[in-house]
Parts: sequence; C-alpha cells; structure tokens
Amino acid sequence: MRSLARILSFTRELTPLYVGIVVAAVITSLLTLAVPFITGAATDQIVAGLNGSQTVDTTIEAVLWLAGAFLVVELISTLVSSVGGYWGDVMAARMRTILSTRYFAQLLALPQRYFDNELTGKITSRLNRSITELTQFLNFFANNAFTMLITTVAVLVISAIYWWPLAALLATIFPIYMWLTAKTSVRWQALEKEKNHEVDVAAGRFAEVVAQMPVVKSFVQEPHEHAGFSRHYHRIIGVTRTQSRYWHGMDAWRRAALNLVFFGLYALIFIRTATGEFSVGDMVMLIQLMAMARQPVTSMSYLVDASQRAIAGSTDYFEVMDQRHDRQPDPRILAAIGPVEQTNTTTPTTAASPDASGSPEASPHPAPASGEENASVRAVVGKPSSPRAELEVSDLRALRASAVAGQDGPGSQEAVPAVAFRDVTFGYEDGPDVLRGISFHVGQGEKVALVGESGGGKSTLASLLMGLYPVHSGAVEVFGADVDELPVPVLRAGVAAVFQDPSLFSGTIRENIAYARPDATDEQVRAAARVANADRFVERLEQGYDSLIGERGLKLSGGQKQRIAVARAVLKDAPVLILDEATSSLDTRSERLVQAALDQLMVGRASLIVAHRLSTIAAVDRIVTLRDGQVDEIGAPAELAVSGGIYAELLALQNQGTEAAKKALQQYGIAG
Ligand SMILES: Nc1ncnc2c1ncn2[C@@H]1O[C@H](COP(=O)(O)OP(=O)(O)OP(=O)(O)O)[C@@H](O)[C@H]1O
Repeated sequence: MRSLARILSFTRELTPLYVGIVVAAVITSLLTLAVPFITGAATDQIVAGLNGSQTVDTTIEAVLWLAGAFLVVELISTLVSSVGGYWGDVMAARMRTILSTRYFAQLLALPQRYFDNELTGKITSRLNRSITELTQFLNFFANNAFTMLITTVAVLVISAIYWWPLAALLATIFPIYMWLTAKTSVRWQALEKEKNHEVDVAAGRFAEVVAQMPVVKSFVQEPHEHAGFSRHYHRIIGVTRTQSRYWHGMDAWRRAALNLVFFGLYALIFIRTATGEFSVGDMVMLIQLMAMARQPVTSMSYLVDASQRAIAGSTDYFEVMDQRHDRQPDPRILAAIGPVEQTNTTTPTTAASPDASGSPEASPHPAPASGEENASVRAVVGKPSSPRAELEVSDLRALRASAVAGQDGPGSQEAVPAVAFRDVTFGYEDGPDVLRGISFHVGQGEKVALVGESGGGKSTLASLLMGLYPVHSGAVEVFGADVDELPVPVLRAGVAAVFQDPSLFSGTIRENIAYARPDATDEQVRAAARVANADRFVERLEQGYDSLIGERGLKLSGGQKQRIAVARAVLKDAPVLILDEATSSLDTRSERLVQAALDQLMVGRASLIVAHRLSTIAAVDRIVTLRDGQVDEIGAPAELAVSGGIYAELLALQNQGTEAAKKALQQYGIAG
C-alpha cells in the first residue's frame, strides 16, 4: 500500500485530475441514488390511480413530472460522467507519460552494472505492465471507490430507515466478501507473479532475437527460438488454468454467499409488502436499492485484485526507481527523474560542490600536478553544473588547458598526463579481480596500445577510463582529475570512444554523425565525414546525409558503419580517445579506409588503443602489455620488439605464418 501512496505523491501534479474524477463520480452516484426514489414514487402514483384514490389526469400529470425528473437526473448524470471519463483518459495518458519518461530518465542515470545484469526486453515488459496496471487501477479507483462507498452507505442508511433488519442483513455480505476475496488474492497473486516471470523472460529473449536476427538466421535457429518463446507462453496457459480454476471456484463461493444474502433480503421485502408494512412503491424502491448495493459488492473483488496488481506494479516500478544512480549523473537527467528519494545518490548540487565532486586533493591518489593546477582543476570540477552540454565539454577542455599550462609553466615539476592509471585494481561485482595494480599513463597527443590475451582486461581498462565502473583501489585520472570523482557528464563529454561494434542508431546518417552535437551545421557534419573518409560513399547515396540507415545501421556495410562511427567521434572532438579497433569484419580496402580515418582522428588527442593489428601497434608511441591482469611491460614498439616479452612474441608468431602461429595470435585478438 505504501508504494501506491508513493505513486500518488510521485504524480502529485495530477491531483486536480484525481479530485475532478472523484467529484464527477460522487455527483453521478448521488444522482443515481435518486432513481429508485423516482420509480418508487411513480409506482405509488400509479397504484393510487388504479385504486381510484386519485383521478387518472392527476396520476398522468404526476408520473409525467416524475419522468421529467428522471430525464433531468439522467442527462446531468450522463454529462458529469462523460466529463469524468474524459478526465480519466487524460489522467491515464499523463500518468503513463510521467511514469514512462521518469523511468527512462532513471535508466539513463543507472550505472553500467545494472545493464550487465538485465535483459532489455525484460526491462520494457516490466515497465509496460507496471504502468498499465497502475493507471488502470487508479482510474478505476478514482471512478468507482467513492461511488461504491457512497452507494453502500446510502443503501444501508435508507434500508435501515425503512426497516433495520434489512440493513443488518445487507451489512453481513461485506465482511464475508472481503474475507473470501483476500483469501483468494494471496494464491492468485503468487500465480500472477509466475505468469509475469514467464512473460518477462520471453520478452527479454524476443528483444534479443529481433536485435540479432542475422545471427539467428545464420545459425538456422528460428525453430529453436520460436519453440523457446512458445514454451514460455504455453507455461502461461498452464498457470492461467490453475489460476482461473482457483479464482472461479472461490468466486462461486462468493457469489453463493451473495445470492443467499439477497435471497433473505428479497424474501423479507416481499413478505413485508404482502403484509402491508411496505407499499408497492416502497417495495420497488427497496428492490432497486438492493440491486444497486450488489454492484459495489461485486466490484469490490475487482478492486481488491486490481489494487494487488497495482501494488505489485508499483513495487516493480520503485525497485528500478530506487536503484543507485551512476555517480553524479547529468543534472538534466536527475531533474527529469523527478522527486524520487535517492539517499545514496549525489545530487547535482552536491556533485558540483568542490568537496563532493572530489578535487584531486581529496583523491587518495593526488595527481602529480602543482598546487596551482590543483586549484584550477578544482575550480573547473567544482563549479556549479551547467545545464548546457557544451559547457560540460569545455569543463574537460579547461582541465586539459590547466594541465597543459602546468606542464609548460615555470613552476611545474612534472607533466600532467591526459590519462593516468595509478595502481588500479578492479573486478566485476563478486567476480575475481580482472586487473591488479595497473599503472601507466597516456601523455597528451600520445598513442598508447594495449596488448594482452583475449579476456585479459583491455576493454575493461577502457570502461574504467569512461567511468563505467568504479575501481576497487587505485585511481584513473584524466588531466589530473580522478575519474571516480569527476561528474559523469564532464568526464564523458571529454572522452570519445570508437568501439569494434559501431553501435549506430536508426535514423539518418546526419543524425548519427551529429549524435554528440545535434546542433552541428551541415558543413560541420560534412567536414567530420571527410576526416573519417565517409564523405564519398555518403554523397553517392541517393539521399546523401539524409539516408536512413536502419536499426543499428543495418543498411550500411561494416566499413561504412565504422567510418560513420569515426565521423561521430570526430565531431565530438574530445581530447581523449578510446579506440577498440575493428578487425576481421572488414576487407583490406575498408580496413585501410577505416585505419586512415582513425589516424586522422587520433591527431592531437591522447589515444588509448585496444589494438587488434600488429601494423597499428607498430605505429603507436608506446605499448602496454598485460599478463594475468597486471602490466607486464611498457615501452616504445622498437624497445619491446627486442625485449623478449609479449610483443616480441607476437612479432615472432607473425613471422612464422603457420596455422599454429595464427591461432596463437588470435588468442591475443590480433588479426595480423
Ligand atoms: N560486464 C562484465 N561483467 C562481468 N565480467 C566481465 C564483464 N565484462 C568483462 N568481464 C570479464 O572480465 C575479463 C576481462 O574482459 P575484457 O573484455 O576486459 O577483456 P579483453 O582483454 O578486452 O578481451 P578481448 O580482447 O577478447 O576483447 C574477462 O574475464 C571477462 O569475462
């Protein structure tokens, strides 16, 4: 119930609508209560006319007035309930919007760790169910709960006025019905949970399959995927059978109890009418009143169920909303999440405050920078977070400028590297440490290649540099500032990544290139494409930069996708670059074009390269080799070529050119 109250407070801007719906429902139910009185009075008038106690004309006039009153009541009721219905629809749509957009904002603020453990389809399925059940329940509740209450109380009071045993008998049905419904609900909910689990798992797989259709097709696994999917839904049929059998069994008991009570009520009313204690009009009115009392009783079971489902939905919803945020997320995203208490999240204000943002002074691993640099770094990091992304990019630029100034300045004792790993140890969640005591740096404008066995932690180092995971110990620094303490938008605006999988979005080529800067001019987009060697193929397309590229760039070749991804990074113009090279997915010509694009991109930037080609490795300034999660060697290619370490070993393997050598190279993710 607490989670439902949270939903109401979470969507408090909808309060006027809730109140409006409730008022409309109350008016409608009060008007409906007038109907039995009108029909009762009309019956008495007709009986009086037939008895001869009044003239036919008087009777007709009286019943016509009563029919007119009936019409007015019905018209007002129709009007008010239509307005209430409209407000209900608007409330549902607005609630869906509020809950969905805040949920999406929340997902955008969650750390990578959350997504490592969740399936996309599952997230969507759960969101849809939570929101549908919540909106349905609140709409039903606002429309019916108060009406039910008013009707029930009114019927009890009126029948008590006529004859108290009627009210007493009627009152017995409510506790019986509630008790039976609550009893049913426990098991019903458990079965519902089972069904939801099956739906979520199926939806998770569904989304994965759709996203990776070529893989499914190439492995001819359509029947297998289809069978798996249908298995989940067939299990749902099984659970539904049990659930429905149980529900309807219990419902039969509930209805039987209801019928028994109503049998007693009708019998009492008929007997008292026959004995002359009730008039025929009283009888008609009381029977209608009793019929009106039936509806709240039967709706009660739906209300209890819907509320149970809504409670489950809101619990699911808040389970995600209460997840810990990524460290210091974008203030604009925090604002979009709305009023969720996150005791464990740094708010934008505290994120921006010098102490909480963690100046390098506060870091356990201070940057090798002068006091002046630290002060300027703190000034940049600690300034109030700007709502404009461009300012965030310039934040890191300012850090870089301060680092460069310190490096060249007369008082500087040591250069501030663009990137520094200082004694970094890290492992995923409960797993073993993947990296241990890693220390190396990438100077400004320097190219550093990471070389190590597949699974040796190269991509993990790149993830740590992007601040996707917090290190266990040690520090990763960018221009002297600790990555784990820099506000995430500042850090990520300053680091561009080109992954092996280009990960483009559906939409046009222009939108993809301008992803980091949606307000970029056409000329800027074209210039970025030129640097990335993408301009010629784009211009050959019928729609040029307006060509739609399909989901994840499906309509482009591997090399074309890579070059669009490079152009995207060029336009981002970040001072630090992470490159996870594309390898065998490209033919030689494409590879050359992509390589040339990457070479252009790297000019003047600090580049950390997860290298997959020996030719690339040979062209870098320094190589860092990893062995068993630790740094093995660091040095220029020429030095390491003769040191007898991993790089020398790789060169020797390449020279052998045998199948065994190729296999050994593959273990290092090296294509040759
Ligand atoms: N999100 C994750 N959750 C848990 N473990 C992970 C995750 N990502 C990677 N790992 C594990 O961390 C280790 C290092 O992986 P990483 O991807 O960094 O290696 P790599 O050197 O980049 O490999 P490759 O060259 O094959 O891409 C591996 O054992 C991998 O299984």
